[in-house]
Amino acid sequence: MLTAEDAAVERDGAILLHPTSLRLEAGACVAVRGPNGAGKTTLLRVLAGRLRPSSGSVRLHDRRFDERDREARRHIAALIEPPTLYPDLTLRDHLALIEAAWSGERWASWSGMGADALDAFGLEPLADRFPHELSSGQRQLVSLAVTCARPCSVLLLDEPEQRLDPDRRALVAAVLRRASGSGAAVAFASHDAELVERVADAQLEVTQG
Ligand SMILES: Nc1ncnc2c1ncn2[C@@H]1O[C@H](COP(=O)(O)OP(=O)(O)OP(=O)(O)O)[C@@H](O)[C@H]1O
Repeated sequence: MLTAEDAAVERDGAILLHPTSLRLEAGACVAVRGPNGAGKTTLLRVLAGRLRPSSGSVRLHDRRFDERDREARRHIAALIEPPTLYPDLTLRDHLALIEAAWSGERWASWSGMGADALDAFGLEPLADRFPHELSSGQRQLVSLAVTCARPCSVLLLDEPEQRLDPDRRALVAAVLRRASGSGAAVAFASHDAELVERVADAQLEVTQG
């Protein structure tokens, strides 16, 4: 479904990502591993179409794409940087906004969680709060919820475990299993060996060369 072939990124003579290949199929759950600075985030940006590789290629359904490509955006949900949240909308409002934006889409492998995302990430008791009324871990859960609420065929997450306690990490594991079990192709970068062990069916080691 989503493939990278020797995708590499170079900027001003520095190598951000060495040539990396990946074949991400529907229902797969791949953990992207590697030390700090290895290029995991860069790889996710390339896979999401947010960064053009300097060499090699990335294809979705055998077609080159970038983030301006509406068709690709319909398929790929990615949490790489924290999403924009609206200061005067509650968490429930944010979920309603996502649902309105993507409603009626029937093409995705995974229909997404819709408003259930709040419950799945343990946010239901906070549903009427504004974003500025949250702790940093709760904010991370909101970022995950708005990403997993929408339908998608490919789910890309950069260190979904960041700022989360063990119980919340278990919620993340459950959602990742649900997404891949429902047919989404999932790739996530992680430094959490336990999360990787729980959900990944394959690992890709990104190296600094
Ligand atoms: N905008 C940039 N300009 C130049 N170099 C960059 C830029 N962004 C990242 N880099 C470099 O690219 C390399 C890969 O960074 P990247 O964020 O992809 O690593 P990572 O594997 O996700 O690291 P971490 O585990 O610390 O999150 C690093 O050496 C980093 O310093």
